[in-house]
Amino acid sequence: MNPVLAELHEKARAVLDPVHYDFFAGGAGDEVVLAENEAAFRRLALLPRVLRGEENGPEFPVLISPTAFHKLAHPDGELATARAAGTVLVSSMASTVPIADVVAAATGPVWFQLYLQPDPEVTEELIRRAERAGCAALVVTVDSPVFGRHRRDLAHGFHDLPAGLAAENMRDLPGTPGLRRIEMAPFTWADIDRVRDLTSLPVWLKGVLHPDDAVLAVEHGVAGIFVSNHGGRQLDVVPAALDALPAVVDAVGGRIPVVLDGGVRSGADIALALALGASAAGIGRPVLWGLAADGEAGVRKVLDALRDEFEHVLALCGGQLSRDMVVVRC
Ligand SMILES: Cc1cc2nc3c(=O)[nH]c(=O)nc-3n(C[C@H](O)[C@H](O)[C@H](O)COP(=O)(O)O)c2cc1C
Ligand SMILES: O=C(O)C(=O)c1ccccc1
Repeated sequence: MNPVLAELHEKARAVLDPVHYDFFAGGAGDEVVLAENEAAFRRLALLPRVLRGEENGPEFPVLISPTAFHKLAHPDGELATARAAGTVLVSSMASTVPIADVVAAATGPVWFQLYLQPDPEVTEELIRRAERAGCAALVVTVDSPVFGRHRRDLAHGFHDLPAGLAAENMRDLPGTPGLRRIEMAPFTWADIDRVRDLTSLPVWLKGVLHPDDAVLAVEHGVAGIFVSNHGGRQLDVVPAALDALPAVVDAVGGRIPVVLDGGVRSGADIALALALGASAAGIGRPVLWGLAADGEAGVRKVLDALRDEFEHVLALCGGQLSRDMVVVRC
């Protein structure tokens, strides 16, 4: 793990209310997948190429994955995250700052993460809010037909945002859904087609693990996919996100970009994801630790540390990353 990220994690643990720390840190079930996401990177090694001079590698291939409720981490909430981002920020539908204010504060493109809602009018209005705010893409999260069971939250009785905080994007919607929790429901590919018809924004899917679903995503005109197991917060019997990546990359065959999220904690982790075919890596919890530890400056520290370390690893690898460079440790 990058030492800056490790230090910010320790500081976040020390300053956060333990109930909120557990909401951020926890996973589903026995937290097998939560641990596996990080362990999967340790099982792989990179064979660097030599004597390639100074090659131009990819731009900093990192984006901020959507996480809910940033005001539980810091009073500035998503405003601080947005100011520090400097790269794509995928802003959670469950943000504690309205999407228009997130975009206004952002130092890079903002994409809007969406959970399709049982009432199609609510879904449509959320898409309009994202469009009006100036979001550059929609990211529909498809791994959550129902909530994951987070034992830490159940043990604490943590179900809703505390009084005084709200999921601000949910204000004044048709049928007035609650402001302190988000509805989840099962949907189909026809619903994805409807979203595509409703908006000219690129529509990404987040939470694809099966290669056949990746092919369906391409066939349904999806702009890109996140290979993700929701940071181990949904089904606790799936592979590590990194282990699911190669088959999805093969199925997609370069037709759309594939982002990997889950367990990325260092520049070497980013390099491994790219070598296995990801176009970028998404970062979830480390951003929350930076935010809790030190607000905007803490989020900036996380991204700067990852950028610096990735560039160093890339230089040591000969400037390029490909699958032939990945081997399994003995
Ligand atoms: C506290 C927390 C809240 C999250 N909220 C959302 C969310 O609102 N929407 C979503 O699509 N994913 C959400 N996720 C999943 C992340 O987008 C991402 O898939 C995961 O955190 C990546 O793993 P990492 O934390 O190991 O980097 C959340 C994850 C955490 C830890
Ligand atoms: O906790 C989560 O993983 C998550 O996705 C979420 C979504 C909406 C509200 C709170 C959390």
